[in-house]
Amino acid sequence: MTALLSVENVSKTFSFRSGWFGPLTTLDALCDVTLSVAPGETLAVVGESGCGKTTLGRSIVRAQPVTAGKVTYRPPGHDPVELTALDKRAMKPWRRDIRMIFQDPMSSLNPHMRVFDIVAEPLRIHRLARGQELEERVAGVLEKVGIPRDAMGRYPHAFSGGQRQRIGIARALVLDPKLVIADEAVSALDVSIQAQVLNLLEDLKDEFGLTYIFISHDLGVVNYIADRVVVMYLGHVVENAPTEALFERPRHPYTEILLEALPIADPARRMRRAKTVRGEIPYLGSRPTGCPFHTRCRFAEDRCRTEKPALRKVGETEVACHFAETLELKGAYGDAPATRTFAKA
Ligand SMILES: Nc1ncnc2c1ncn2[C@@H]1O[C@H](COP(=O)(O)OP(=O)(O)OP(=O)(O)O)[C@@H](O)[C@H]1O
Repeated sequence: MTALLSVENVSKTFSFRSGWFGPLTTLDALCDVTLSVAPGETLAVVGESGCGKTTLGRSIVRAQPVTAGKVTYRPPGHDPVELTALDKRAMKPWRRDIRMIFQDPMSSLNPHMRVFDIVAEPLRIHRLARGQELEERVAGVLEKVGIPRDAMGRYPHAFSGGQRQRIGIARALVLDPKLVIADEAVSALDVSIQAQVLNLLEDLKDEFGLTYIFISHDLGVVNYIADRVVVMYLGHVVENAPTEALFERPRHPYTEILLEALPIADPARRMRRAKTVRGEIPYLGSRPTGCPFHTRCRFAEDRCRTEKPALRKVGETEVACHFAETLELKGAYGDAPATRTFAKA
């Protein structure tokens, strides 16, 4: 199927000085990232803190320019648009189609604005509605996310964390987008509230015909919501697989480590698992040569220290590891189910 959005060989380097006269430091947050999302798909992007997930999301919505590569959006019934080639003005209409939801609704919602104005703002910016029509559209989308019409006059502090996230979702959906990028959208919420918001996102996906890119460090959440998972490490995509394949038969040693970090009850198994995890994430400014993961990999050989593996197809999976065909890695369901489940409300 033709992708709704593709990211091809995207790199992003940040340059900054520590202090006025400090040396110029560069940091490669994204290195040659390639992925795509099909219409109606939920693609999860996972990896530890600092691996470049948010930078990827911000690069897609052009909140910042990329250093290299391109992002192409294929709107239904329209020629493909290379977003990375557009200036701010040319990008504006496509910002309606591609919306972001953020982790912390308290800092992403203006505390001095009423909920009505928060949700109405994108419609006003794009001059899409006013007067009675504006009011109806805002009330309608708020009702869809479970916020009653009579609460529209209140300020964000009057709502709970879960309700504030619902308001953030309403603000994203009010423009009738095609693609929603949810950046750690449920990470700040209690587990029971997470389940409610995840179920809401699932329902809204069907109702609005949405496609999601779901950025998360929580594989339990990802297993619940995603059709496919991209695993990132130090700004690189190391694995891209259908969710079930990833959890049952990981192909990259780093994915195995992530799966091992899923909560398990038995302390003896927990100790056994901990032994297979080596080392800390290197600082991005001192990126290892060869395979980015070799400093922590229990299978690393000389080749891995010098030669960077390309992303290639092994079974249903795309994986960047020289030895992907031969590794026998443990899935999350090895000797006991290790994933969380979220009951339907
Ligand atoms: N504006 C910036 N200037 C300099 N460095 C930045 C900037 N934005 C991000 N970085 C760095 O780029 C790297 C990737 O950051 P990013 O926020 O994309 O990671 P992440 O995977 O989303 O992590 P987290 O889950 O903690 O948000 C980090 O080392 C971060 O410090």
